[in-house]
Amino acid sequence: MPDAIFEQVPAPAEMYRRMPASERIAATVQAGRQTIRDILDRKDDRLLVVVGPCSIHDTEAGLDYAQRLAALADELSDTLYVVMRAYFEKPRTTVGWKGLVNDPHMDDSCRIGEGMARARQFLLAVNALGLPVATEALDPLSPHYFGDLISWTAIGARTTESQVHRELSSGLATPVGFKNGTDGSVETAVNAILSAACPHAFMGMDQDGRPAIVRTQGNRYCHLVMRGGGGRPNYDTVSIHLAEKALEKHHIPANIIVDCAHANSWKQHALQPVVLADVVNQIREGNRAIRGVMIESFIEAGNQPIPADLGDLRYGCSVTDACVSWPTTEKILRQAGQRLAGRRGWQA
Ligand SMILES: O=C[C@H](O)[C@H](O)COP(=O)(O)O
Ligand SMILES: C=C(OP(=O)(O)O)C(=O)O
Repeated sequence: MPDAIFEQVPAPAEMYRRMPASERIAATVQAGRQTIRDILDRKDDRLLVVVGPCSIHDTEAGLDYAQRLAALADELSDTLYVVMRAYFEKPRTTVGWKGLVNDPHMDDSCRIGEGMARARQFLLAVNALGLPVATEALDPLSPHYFGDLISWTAIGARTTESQVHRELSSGLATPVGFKNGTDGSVETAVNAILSAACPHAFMGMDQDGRPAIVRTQGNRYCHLVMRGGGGRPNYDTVSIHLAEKALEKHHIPANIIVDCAHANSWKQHALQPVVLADVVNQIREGNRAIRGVMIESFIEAGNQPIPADLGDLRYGCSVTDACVSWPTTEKILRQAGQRLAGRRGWQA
C-alpha cells in the first residue's frame, strides 16, 4: 500500500447527474470535434486557432474572456476556426500551483473533487456560448469528469513520452495534439502518435468510480504540436519541413499545429505575435501541413505570482505563463484572418 492518505471524491457519474450537458452544449462539443477532424482531413481549409489563458484560475475572468472570444470567433469564422484554450491542469517542471482541478483555492488545500466540479461547470458555461473548448489531459482520471465537454486535447511536452498518456489518448473522443518533447524532440511525439493510434488495454476506472480494465480502439486523429524546445524555437520553415518528413516516414498524415508560446517564443509573450505572423506567411507561401496554431492569451498581458492574499490578484492576468492581452489577441487574429482571407482552397 502506498504511504498516503485517501479522501473520497464523488464518482464521475454523480457529477454528470448534478451537472448534465444540455443538447445545445453537446451539439457544440460534437461540432467542435467534427470541424477539427475536417480540418485535419483537409475537408475544411480554415486555420484551427486554439487560444486562451495559460491556465484558468478565476472562472469569472475566464468566462469574461470566453464571451469576448465567442464574438471574435464568429467574426473571423470564414478563415479561422477558433477554439478556447481552457487548461485546468498544469504540468510543472518541478513544483508550483498545479491548476484549478488540483487546487481550486490556490492555497495548497487541494480540494480536487471541488476542482473537478468547477472545471465541469466552467466548461458547461463556455460551450453554452457556442464556443468549443481545448484542454490538456494530464491526470488520466480527469476526462471521466469533463471529457464529454472537450473538443480538442493536448498532451503536453512533459508527458508525450508517457505510456499512460498515450494509452489515455487512444481512447479519447477528441483529436489529440502531442507536443514535441521539452528537449525539442519531434521523434517523441511521432512515437506517441503511432502508439495512440493503436488499441490499448490498461487499468482505469469506470464512470461509477470502480476500478476497471479500459479497452480502447485507437485514435486516428492524433497529430503533432511544435512548441520549440532544447533552447530553440521550431516553427521555422526548415523545422516544419523536417517534421513533415518525420511524419511521412511513418505514414502519419502531415498535420502540424504550431504553438506560438512556450519555447517557440522563449516564453516571452510579446514574441507570440511574431511567431503567428511568420506561420501565417508560411501558409500563404503554400505550406499545407500547418493546420492550426496555439496562442496563450488572457485579458491582461503578462503574468503575476500567486499572492498570499488572493484579494491582491490582478483581474484577468495569468498566474502561470505570460499571455498576450485581449487587445493584442483581437489585433493579431484579425490580421491573420485578413491575410488568409480569399485563400480558400489553399490547404485542400
Ligand atoms: O504552460 C505552462 C508551463 O510552461 C508549464 O506548466 C511548466 O511550467 P513551470 O516550468 O513554471 O513549472
Ligand atoms: C504546459 C504547456 O505546454 P508544454 O507542454 O508545451 O510545455 C501548456 O501549453 O500549458
